[in-house]
Amino acid sequence: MSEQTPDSAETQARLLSEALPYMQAYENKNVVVKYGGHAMGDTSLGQAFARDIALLKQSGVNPVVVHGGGPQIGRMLTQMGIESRFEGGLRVTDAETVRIVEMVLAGSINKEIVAMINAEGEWAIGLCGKDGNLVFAEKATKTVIDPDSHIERVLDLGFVGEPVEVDRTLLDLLARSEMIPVIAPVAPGRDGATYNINADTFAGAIAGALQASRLLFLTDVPGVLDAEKQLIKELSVSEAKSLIRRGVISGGMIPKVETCIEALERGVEGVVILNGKTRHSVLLELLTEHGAGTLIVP
Ligand SMILES: Nc1ncnc2c1ncn2[C@@H]1O[C@H](COP(=O)(O)OP(=O)(O)O)[C@@H](O)[C@H]1O
Ligand SMILES: CC(=O)N[C@@H](CCC(=O)OP(=O)(O)O)C(=O)O
Repeated sequence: MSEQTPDSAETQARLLSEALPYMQAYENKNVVVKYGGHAMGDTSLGQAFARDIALLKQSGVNPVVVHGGGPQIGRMLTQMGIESRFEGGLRVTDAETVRIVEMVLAGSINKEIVAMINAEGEWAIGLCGKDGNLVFAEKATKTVIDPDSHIERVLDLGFVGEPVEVDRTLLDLLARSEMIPVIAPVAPGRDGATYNINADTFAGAIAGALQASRLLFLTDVPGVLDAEKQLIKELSVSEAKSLIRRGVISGGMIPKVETCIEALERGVEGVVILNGKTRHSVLLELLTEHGAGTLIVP
């Protein structure tokens, strides 16, 4: 399927008929979809994503969307004359930045996704960790090893948080009421502060709390690539750790794969990294024989 071509009625009908046997396997199961900022393309691609989520719901699956928006936050900060700075893949977030992060994630992007899903005839509800006491965070404690001196350094990332408590009550209520939660990775601390949380980490915590059947990470590459840049269809935890050690997995893919490993340890049944820029990648992954990206297995 081309990235640009809108769906014809035949395409939709074919997808549906091929998908039916797989839909039954996920009936009433929680499927968490992390929609990364790099996976968000043009309006047509966004609509195709929203259609997939709506179709899952209509098929009896409980989709939960956790979204990012790193590039969009970066653009807003640039417009406001604030420079983005990352340490270990995490945005250094001061008091002013966290207000902008919340505005872009929980305000702008969250409502765009909600509106697109609702335009497909569903009831999506936009949330962040603050709503319904869904998630509480603590200030993130990250350390890095200085490459020159090899001395461990504690990073102060400001208002960057790690999810420490997830209360699934509201999510269960929404699932029973046929509503689709769309969640921004911003959460309060017990200290009263607002924290900016990496969206992959946030999605892993939500999927763990829900004991999700599947956790899908939609990004801008086909999945985890090997040293020859070929897609790895299935990757074990020990192979993944070896690829990180060897530097084949690097940059933003490291926290993603580490979150996948943690999610499996927390009882999530299956974790997949796939290309959100391929139209209908969510349906292709869940509802076709061969899937679409890299399946991480224990
Ligand atoms: N082995 C690898 N396979 C695939 N992507 C990799 C690998 N190592 C590093 N990457 C990089 O990781 C990026 C995905 O991470 P990131 O940019 O954080 O995604 P997102 O914004 O979707 O969360 C890819 O675009 C790619 O540049
Ligand atoms: C602490 C931290 O880095 N938070 C991220 C939250 C958004 C995010 O993770 O979005 P993507 O999934 O699109 O990368 C940020 O400020 O960019």
